[in-house]
Amino acid sequence: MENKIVIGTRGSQLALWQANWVKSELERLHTGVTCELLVIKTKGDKILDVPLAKVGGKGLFVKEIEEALLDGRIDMAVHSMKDMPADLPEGLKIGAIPEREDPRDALISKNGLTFENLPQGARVGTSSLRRSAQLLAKRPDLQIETLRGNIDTRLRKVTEGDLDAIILAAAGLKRLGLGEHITECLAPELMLPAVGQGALCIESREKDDRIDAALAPLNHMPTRVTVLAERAFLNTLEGSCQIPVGAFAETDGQDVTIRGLVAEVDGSRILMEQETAENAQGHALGVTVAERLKEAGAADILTRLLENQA
Ligand SMILES: NCc1[nH]cc(CCC(=O)O)c1CC(=O)O
Repeated sequence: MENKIVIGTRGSQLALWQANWVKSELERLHTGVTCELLVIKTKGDKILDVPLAKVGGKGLFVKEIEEALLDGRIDMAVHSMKDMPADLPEGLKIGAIPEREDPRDALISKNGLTFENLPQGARVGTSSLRRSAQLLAKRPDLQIETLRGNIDTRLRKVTEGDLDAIILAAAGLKRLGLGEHITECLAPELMLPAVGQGALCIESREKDDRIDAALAPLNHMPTRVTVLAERAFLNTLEGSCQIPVGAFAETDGQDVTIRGLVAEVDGSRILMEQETAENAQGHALGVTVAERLKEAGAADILTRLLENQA
């Protein structure tokens, strides 16, 4: 009875897979612990027909779950790190960051065509400003189409629908056993991933020794270092608006290297900076690269985007 842990999650296929993975890890690591999932509907699950950029972007998938955590209905929440806003509410923290799945974006195309071989004017589905800006920077001829809904719906747009290709995070497909649909994983040089892509965020209450102890063995230090550097980068750049921004950090165990990107929505300009520092300086590194990008012109791009969204 004392050893029951209630895990809050969204109800999507991927969210349930992730929460069930955390449940089985916790039960495997701690004898006597049993976990129960509580499915919580978020605003992002209710608005499925509008591009996320138009409905307020970040935080859409987490707010209702954080409320449940704050009022004690759940003991922890499992999120995709990518969906986490820069700031957490008072009283909550990132309790654990498990090992990252493949951070790359994946191209799923008709007839197995790679990015290089997509025909002139091909129709590519994505609702992400980050993805479309980077696609258009390399291939201004592509026609970008909005794409929302769950993974199956999205895949059908290629297998049965009229899109030539779509872009999805490789991690989600691999976790759900749908990796065979991937035509090509895009290298970070071509498509810099979203901050935190492929990683999970297990959110918990600030002061909760029981949950801290349960979560401790789930932490993966290299993932924590790199993801926190990426989030420091995001935190330094972001107002509340949706912007074409990406960051990807890697560590060799000693040093961490981060690449950060801000782009013009139409892909006409891609600003990119890269820097390395000791792992312990990961947070400062993320901040530095973001500031350098701002000086290099990202500040202008951000200001203009904010004005257009107001
Ligand atoms: N934006 C939604 C979202 N949030 C997390 C993932 C799955 C991959 C991950 O864990 O980063 C996805 C789907 C996608 O981008 O294809």
